[in-house]
Amino acid sequence: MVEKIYVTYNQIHKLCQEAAPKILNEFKPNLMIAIGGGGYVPARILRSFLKQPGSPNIPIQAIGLSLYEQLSDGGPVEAPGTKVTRTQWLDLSSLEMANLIGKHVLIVDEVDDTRTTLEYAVRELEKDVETARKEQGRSEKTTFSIFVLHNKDKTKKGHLPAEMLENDRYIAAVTVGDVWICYPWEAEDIDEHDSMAAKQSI
Ligand SMILES: O=P(O)(O)OC[C@H]1O[C@H](OP(=O)(O)OP(=O)(O)O)[C@H](O)[C@@H]1O
Ligand SMILES: Nc1nc2[nH]cnc2c(=O)[nH]1
Repeated sequence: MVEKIYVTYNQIHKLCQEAAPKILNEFKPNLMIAIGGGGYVPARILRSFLKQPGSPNIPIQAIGLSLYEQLSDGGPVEAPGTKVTRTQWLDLSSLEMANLIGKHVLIVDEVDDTRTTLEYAVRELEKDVETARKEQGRSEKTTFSIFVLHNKDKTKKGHLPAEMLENDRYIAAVTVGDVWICYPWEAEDIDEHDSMAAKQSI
């Protein structure tokens, strides 16, 4: 059976707090893109810790991505394919996309498991920003960085740009094994969830 790890709101708050100085110093984000639904709460917590006196809050944009396992149709046994579906995206025709040009964009999600979702998000955002940049005849470079609460140390199906990893533009607050992480926002009984978390030694 897959081991479960229970994570509390309190722990998540502190993981965001601890990561904030490095994010501020190294990424200097102008805006965040939260991958819904799991990226919303960490992005919101992080926003408070990224706030600089005298500067406005860093805006949070949202995209919705869902991972669907494609079931095999009875042929030779294959590892199930995975397909990411957009449930929400930035409005390509509006200022939303133009706003990203030349910015330091921090992509936020709660967990990097097979990396399929993050690969999709980075690839598609880079592509759309490049299209907008060309359309507007602009030359500024947009940089993407990633923050996740948990990275699973496992063979990844998805891949991130080598340049992003080489330049340390990926931060995972915690690296875990191939376990199942139970997040508080998924809990039906938050008191029971918290007591499960308290019983764990990590
Ligand atoms: O690294 P991966 O294997 O791609 O998995 C990680 C993704 O899976 C979960 O999303 P899910 O599709 O379950 O949607 P949710 O965030 O709305 O729960 C999670 O929020 C990540 O976005
Ligand atoms: N809640 C939850 N969602 C996931 N999506 C991919 N991996 C995980 C995980 O460990 N926990």
